[in-house]
Amino acid sequence: MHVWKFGGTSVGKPERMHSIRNLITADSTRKVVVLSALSGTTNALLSIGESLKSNAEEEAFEKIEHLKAHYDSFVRELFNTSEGLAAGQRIISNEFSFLRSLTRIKPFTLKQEKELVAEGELLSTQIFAAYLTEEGVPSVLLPALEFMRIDADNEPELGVIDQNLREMLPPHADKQIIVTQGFICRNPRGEVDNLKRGGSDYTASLIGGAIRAEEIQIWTDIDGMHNNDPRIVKKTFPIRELTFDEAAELAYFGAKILHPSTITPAKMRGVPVRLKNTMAPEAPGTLITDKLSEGAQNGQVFKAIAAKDNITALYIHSTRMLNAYGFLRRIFEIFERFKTPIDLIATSEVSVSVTIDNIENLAAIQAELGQFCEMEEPDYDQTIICIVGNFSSDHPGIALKVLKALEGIPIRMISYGGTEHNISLLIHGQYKAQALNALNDSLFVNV
Ligand SMILES: Nc1ncnc2c1ncn2[C@@H]1O[C@H](COP(=O)(O)OP(=O)(O)OP(=O)(O)O)[C@@H](O)[C@H]1O
Ligand SMILES: N[C@@H](CC(=O)O)C(=O)O
Repeated sequence: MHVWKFGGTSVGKPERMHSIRNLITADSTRKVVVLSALSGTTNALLSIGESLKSNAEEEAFEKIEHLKAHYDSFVRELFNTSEGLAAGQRIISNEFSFLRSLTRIKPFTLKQEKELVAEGELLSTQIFAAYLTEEGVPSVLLPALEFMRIDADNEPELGVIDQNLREMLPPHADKQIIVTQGFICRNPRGEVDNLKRGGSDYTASLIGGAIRAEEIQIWTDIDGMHNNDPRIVKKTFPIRELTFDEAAELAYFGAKILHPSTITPAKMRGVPVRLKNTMAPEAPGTLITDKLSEGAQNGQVFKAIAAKDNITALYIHSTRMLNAYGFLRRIFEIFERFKTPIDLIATSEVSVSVTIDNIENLAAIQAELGQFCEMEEPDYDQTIICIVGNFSSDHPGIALKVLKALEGIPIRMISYGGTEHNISLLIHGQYKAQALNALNDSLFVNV
């Protein structure tokens, strides 16, 4: 069985839904089809939530009606029969009644916001399932809210998801296509929750891992993972093969094509992930597996570059660190207690610099560190540039090449040697585009 995920841009227009139907029925493999919300919908729903949080009820109503008009015309174009259209209109009527009912709940809390934002995937999947029924495709809609669970730390409950799918899939053995929602789940209180922005990719790999799929395919609007951010750099190209570790680094450090957690469940269960383009299905895309094929290991040193924004750098000093053991543990324990992951680390005998992207508990972390260290003012708005490749010790001059490309750009931190496939640097966010372009020119174009 395969798991295929289609993102917002791939379902965002009626003609795209037509193409997806053709794609998923073109071969005989049984598939779980995970859908995102139609492009723009999640943002529109969040904006309705903002109006409701600030008690601008009229404004929220207008936004709801504006969104409904979009769905009304979407189903008019999508369905071919009057029965199909009536089914589509019923779905819209139900879901938008629910949206209107949320405007009456005071105060509008995070719980309601999560119910509101879940409507995007509930709408797209119900409409698509109704369209498949109209087209006579043997299919069923499996509600993600009945099997996708997270724990109190917002981590997926893998055992529960496995067990739920083991029970829920067999009754549909006669169905070629199983449609489900990306992104949405339930939390330990049984409330509607989600896997964070872009989380539909993560849903697909959680399902793929749970059912030991033959392959997980992430269908989007580009022909695979590119060697650099195509929104910022002109001359980028698709990478045909990546290892799970390389792809995880790139996704974590900002390659928006993949949600940062997507690789973990696939890697755990050894399920290959293929990135494909809905607009050019014949393009090979990117295959992500445990090991590169012989042909792909062509001695290429630099493979790809990604960038992660909104990073904060903390500078921690103490002369008590000199020759002391257990000091770093004391520092890291504080970050652990405040559930704040550290990305980059640089150390000297008397200082440690770290970067974080979650500053929710920054004041408390600084206060605790301040009890036994001196803290410099943090640097905000920093960007991590991550370069992925084959940097084994028998390849000399790699760091030199990277640093030369970045000549003229102030570098705050460098991390090299943590693995054989990553160099990460910290720069101010204002230099991000310049750095990505300069690295692209030196490492890929003018080689
Ligand atoms: N290194 C990269 N390689 C390929 N695409 C990248 C890269 N970095 C950023 N992107 C951007 O990622 C976009 C695709 O991801 P995006 O999340 O928008 O997809 P989606 O199919 O709309 O999924 P969803 O609706 O689930 O978010 C591409 O259009 C591209 O601009
Ligand atoms: N609809 C959600 C999840 C996703 O598209 O993957 C978002 O826009 O973030």
